[in-house]
Amino acid sequence: MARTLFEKIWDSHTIAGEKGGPSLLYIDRHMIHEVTSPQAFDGLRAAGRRVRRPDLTVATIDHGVPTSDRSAPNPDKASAAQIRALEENCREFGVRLFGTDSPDQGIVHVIGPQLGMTLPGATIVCGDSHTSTQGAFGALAFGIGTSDVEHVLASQTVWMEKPGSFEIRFEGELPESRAVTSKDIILSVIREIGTAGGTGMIIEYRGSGIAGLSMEQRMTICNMSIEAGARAGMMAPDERTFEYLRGRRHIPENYEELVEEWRGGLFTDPGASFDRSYTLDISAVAPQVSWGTNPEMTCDVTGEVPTPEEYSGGDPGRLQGARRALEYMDLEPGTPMTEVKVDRVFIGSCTNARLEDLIEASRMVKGRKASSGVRAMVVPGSQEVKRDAEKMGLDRIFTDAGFEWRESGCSMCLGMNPDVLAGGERCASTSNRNFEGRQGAGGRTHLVSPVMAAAAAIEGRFVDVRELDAAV
Ligand SMILES: CC(C)[C@H](C(=O)O)[C@@H](O)C(=O)O
Ligand code: SF4
Repeated sequence: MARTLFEKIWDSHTIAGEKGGPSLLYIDRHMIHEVTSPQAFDGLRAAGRRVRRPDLTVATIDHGVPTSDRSAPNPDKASAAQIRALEENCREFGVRLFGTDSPDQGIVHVIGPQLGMTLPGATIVCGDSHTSTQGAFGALAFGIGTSDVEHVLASQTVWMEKPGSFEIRFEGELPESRAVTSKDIILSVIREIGTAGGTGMIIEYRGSGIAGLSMEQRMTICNMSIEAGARAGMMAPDERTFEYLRGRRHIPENYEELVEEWRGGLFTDPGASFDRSYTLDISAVAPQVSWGTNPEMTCDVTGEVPTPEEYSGGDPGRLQGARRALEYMDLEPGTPMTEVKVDRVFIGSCTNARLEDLIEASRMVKGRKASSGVRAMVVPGSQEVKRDAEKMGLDRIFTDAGFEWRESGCSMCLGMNPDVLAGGERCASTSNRNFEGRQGAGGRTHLVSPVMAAAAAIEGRFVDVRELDAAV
């Protein structure tokens, strides 16, 4: 019978379970970080268990790590305690840790692919929702809760209800100018299907539009599948995927044999069916800016802040949500997005802090200056991204323009470390969530692509980068 990519991986990893009930899945790779692992290790310790497969488990420190001077004590006591616990747990249980001072430290979803630990056809879990990022490689990669982290540590398996399947087709190509990015594609998708559009499903992105997207762009899309409510997002691997991983440090020795296998079967069979389908012409997508407090509350940069009535489509819950969002964001309906001024700019996070993202942002910044009154920071997704960017001189481009160039980590994607917005500050951010208080209590987040964030830093307000792009 014709099967989807997801079903093939699901079937090949199912160890037990009855039809209609949850399945016990074998896990090929378990990634852990400091926030969701301490209790899991405590549970293991209390039960007198060991980590079953330390060789398939890898840890890093990302959420709570300061991105400035790391030799100084971490000013955030709770984060400092979590980091210490992870260090001790990794020592005690024999788990490899890319710690604060490691040359391989970085955001967990950035380092997996970079080190070649993310493989097509694999099951990959982490106690973190954005594990879906790694679905860009044709892996079934999803976030799990802390009790499941303990279960995976102890058994290398996890129980899971079989999710539904959702195909999102991209047709056409992005404009050659590079002013529109995969961030704009995924924000457009979420704007259309809603933050609950993918609830309980695995999204497979397909269609002719995928081939032209770089691995970095694909990761941005899979990363934000979670913001559409999905359990995971994935894409069938192609030659670009295999080339990206070739030569990376942790790929298996028989990599080329595996590539042959993947080429032969790791895709959705013709005629396989999905529970839901949605198609987007990506050539028609404009640069996006979120105006509200969830990623669905987004419009074209050429658009205006909507009225709550327009946004609600007659739904009372949405009406109330939009009213509250506009109040929190301090925005008046009818305001052109290009008149919205920003105080801060954050280029970072597992959505958009890989090398290509920083290259794209630097093209906009080169030879220009950040607007006075805007504090802009660039936070590479990993130490490797940072080193590679520095080799290319990107750090100088940013610092010459008045941007801060920092150490890698989650940083201002969420307020769990010293990088936070002050109450009332407005930020153009390349991250994935714009919830109330996400970047600091009272902070106002607008989600954008790296090139849009860079342009906002320079102009002090949102701009249609398609107009500036000719000058780049
Ligand atoms: C801290 C962690 C559990 C959380 C997640 O699961 O996504 C975080 O990474 C986030 O982005 O909000
Ligand atoms: S960068 Fe943001 S979204 Fe990604 S793992 Fe860290 S906190 Fe979560």
